Order: sequence, then structure tokens, then C-alpha cells
Amino acid sequence: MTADISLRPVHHPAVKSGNIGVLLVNLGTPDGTDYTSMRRYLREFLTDRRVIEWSRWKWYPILFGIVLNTRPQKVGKAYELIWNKEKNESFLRTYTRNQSELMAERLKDLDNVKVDWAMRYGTPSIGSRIEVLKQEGCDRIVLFPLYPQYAAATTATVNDKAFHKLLSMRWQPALRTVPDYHDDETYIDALARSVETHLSSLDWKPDMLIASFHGIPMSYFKQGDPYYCQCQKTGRLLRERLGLKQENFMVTFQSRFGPEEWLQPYTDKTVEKLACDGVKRVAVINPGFVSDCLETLEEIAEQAAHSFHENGGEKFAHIPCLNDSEDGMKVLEKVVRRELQGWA
Ligand SMILES: C=CC1=C(C)c2cc3[nH]c(cc4nc(cc5[nH]c(cc1n2)c(C)c5CCC(=O)O)C(CCC(=O)O)=C4C)c(C)c3C=C
Ligand SMILES: [Fe+2]
Ligand SMILES: [Fe+2]
Repeated sequence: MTADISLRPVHHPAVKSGNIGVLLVNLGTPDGTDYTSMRRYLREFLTDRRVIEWSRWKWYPILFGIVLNTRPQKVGKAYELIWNKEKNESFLRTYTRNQSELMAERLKDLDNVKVDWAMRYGTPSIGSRIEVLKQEGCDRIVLFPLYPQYAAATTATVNDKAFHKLLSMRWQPALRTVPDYHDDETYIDALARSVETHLSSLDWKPDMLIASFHGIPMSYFKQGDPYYCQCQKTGRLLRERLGLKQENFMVTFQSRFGPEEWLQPYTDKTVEKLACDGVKRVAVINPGFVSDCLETLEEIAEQAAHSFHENGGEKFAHIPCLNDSEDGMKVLEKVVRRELQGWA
């Protein structure tokens, strides 16, 4: 953009403009599995009012008195089991970075688009990457919270954080937030193809396919969060696309935290019950997770598999998340191109 220099105060800094940023944002992950890294990460996560909606006077004594003294060690050990040793980072970070690099490749035809990635908790922070995009001349940014289903605890908190960064900026970029895509045809098709590919590599067929989503407290649902309904719809569309009967497919909710009631049925209890009821072969997919992480690799592929076998189950398969696969990238690209319309 050119401006009449004579109208500009001499000390006005040159500001690049005319580019468009695409910022992929995932939940976040600790920088290491040690106590300090784990505590820092959990502290940022669990002080977020969108995540824990309890009043602060009730929550903080529990958080600072108990949770942050015990959970970092416990969860650090779980992270160690699923750590990407080659890169010395969690797979969530590896996949998110790969998705950003692959997205940049796929959008090469749009020469003024810059792609970057950030984490809601931990590093790189959303604010620091908005800053970098702005310095690279992005006066418009598409902010993409990487969650197919909307929840206030995930999507809204990413948006909050980005707008909070804008509060401190003189020349704010225009910000477009990407909505959920829980019923998008390309997404459902990618999930279905992933199930088909994975199951065709096994010498057995599951009696039950479980679509396990991260849970939220029941009280959030009752206050109007659309998450539960969107998970149910994703599940139904996936079942229909796979041509499965209702009795061979279930939607469940995992990763409960704290004493409250969460969305039901719970994944862990369901897996245990299925095994006790004599169901011998089970497969689990995690459609709500764009990338494999602690909750899929440890809680499902390790813990749920173990509990299924302990209770008499014979075959258990965990279907990987879409991650940086060709089909997974097709979904993300479709959503991004749709949101770039009118800009790029
Ligand atoms: C009340 C607490 C939590 C809510 C609500 C919640 C919602 C929620 N979370 C995800 C996705 C992920 N959560 C992950 C880890 C994780 N989640 C919570 C708590 C709540 N999540 C905690 C405390 C943790 C950390 C691990 C632990 O201490 O158990 C992850 C994995 C991150 C990683 O590094 O691997 C993801 C992904 C969604 C989608 C969601 C609501 C819809
Ligand atoms: Fe979570
Ligand atoms: Fe968990």
C-alpha cells in the first residue's frame, strides 16, 4: 500500500500491509514432561474461566492447594509414555506444526497468504504469532481453532485469547474466526475412510465401533453449549456414511476431570461394560481430536485397551486421528479456503 509521505509524521514507522494470515490454533501441550513444565502448562489451562467455570474462591484453593501439587507428576508420567522422542515434544505439537507447513504448501496459489500455528496454552502463544503475522504485513487474519465441534471450553477460549491480544494493538488486523465443521461432508468422509483403511489392515472386524469425544461437564451443556448435539450429529453422519447399524455403533465421552457429572455415556465405563457383557471386538475412533494427543494415545490406545482386555475383551483397535494425513489436510484446507473467501 502506498501513502502520501508528505502527510506522514517523520517518525511514523513503516508498517507492512496487504497480506492475509491463517493461524491454526490447537489446545496446547507442555514443553516437557518434568514437574515444572507440567505445572506451568496445567496452571495456565486450569485457571482459564472458560475451562473451569466454578467461582474462583471455590476453585483456587483446590487448584493451588491440591491439583497443581499432585497432577503435574502424575500426568507427566503419562506424557512420557506418548512423548515424541525424536523431536522431544508431544505429538500434538508435531502434528500441529506439520499441519501448518502442509497448509502453507496447499495454499501456494494464494501468494499473499501466510500460514502459522499457535497453542491456546503453552507455546507458541496466540498473541506472539498474531504479532509475527502483523509484522509480516497481515492486516487480515483467519483464526482457526482446530476443533470440529464447538465448545466454549475450546473454541471460545481461543477466540477470547486472540481478541485479548488485539486489545493491546494500535493497528489491529481484521480477525475472522472459523466456525465448527462438525457436519461437513469432507470431514465425515475423511473419518469414514480412516475407519475403513484402518479396519481393512486388521484380520478381524469390530462388533462395536465407538466414537469417543472429549467430555465437558453436564452443567455446561445445560447452559446452552452446542457441543453435545454437534458430537451426536458427527457420530450419526459417520455411522450412516459407514452403513453401520445402530447396535454396532456408539457415541461416548472421555477424559472426565473433577467430581461433577460430565456428558454420558463415559468411554471408560462403556469399554469396561462392553467387555463384561461379552463383546469381544471393539474399535475406537476420536472424531473430535484433530491430532493425536495424550487423550487419544494414552487414555484410549493404552488405558481403554488395557481395561477392555482385563475384563474379557479380545481385540481392541484405536483408529488414529486424521493428523497430517492427506484426507485430514483436505478437510482443513476446505475450511480455510471457505473462510478466505472475499479476502484472498
Ligand atoms: C474441566 C476441565 C476440562 C475441560 C472442560 C476440557 C475440555 C476439552 N478438552 C479438549 C481437548 C483436550 N484436552 C486435553 C487435555 C486436558 N484436558 C483437561 C481438562 C479439561 N478439558 C486437562 C486437565 C488436560 C491435561 C491433561 C490432564 O491433566 O488430564 C488435550 C490433550 C493435550 C495434550 O497435550 O496432549 C486435548 C486435545 C476438548 C476438545 C474439550 C472440550 C470439548
Ligand atoms: Fe481437555
Ligand atoms: Fe485425560
